[in-house]
Amino acid sequence: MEELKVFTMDQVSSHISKADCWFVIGGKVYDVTNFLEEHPGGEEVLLEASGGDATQDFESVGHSTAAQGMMETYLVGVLEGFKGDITPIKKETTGAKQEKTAFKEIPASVVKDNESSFFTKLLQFLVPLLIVAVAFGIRSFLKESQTSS
Ligand code: HEM
Repeated sequence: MEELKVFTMDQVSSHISKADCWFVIGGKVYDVTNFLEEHPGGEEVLLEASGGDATQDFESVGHSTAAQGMMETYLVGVLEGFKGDITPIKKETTGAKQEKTAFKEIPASVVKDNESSFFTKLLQFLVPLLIVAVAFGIRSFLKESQTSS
């Protein structure tokens, strides 16, 4: 991965045009010039946020994980003094993959669940029958012992 450059807020604040649009989100610097026309939320909002810290605006929209994944394409650097992880988005992607793997495993457990629920149902049917049979057995035994005495 290409090494990220370190910028000052002053440097970011000079990229505020349609031909050169930057902003900061979470301490990271994004050059979204080529994304302006593609942005589903419109280019106006991005231009308004350009040159500054757009973290709150970005978060208040509640961007999807897909949107967060797209951000990496436009990442050009970090703000001076940034101490965070520079690849949190990558980690999230890995997390999503793990979730998918876990999801793939679900059918096996569903099959297992189905098997156990079959036995549960069989038991639910057999146990009352057994109780009734035992009750009848005791009843007829008692009747017999009454008639014989
Ligand atoms: C690199 C940064 C950004 C990327 C990659 C991005 C990407 C996207 C994407 C993919 C969507 C579609 C909805 C979704 O999937 O969440 C979206 C919607 C939107 N974005 Fe962004 N966005 C970025 C930055 C911003 C910023 C800084 C603002 C505000 C200043 C903003 C405001 C909006 C708005 C208002 C919508 C429309 C939401 C709606 O219609 O419900 N975005 N963005």
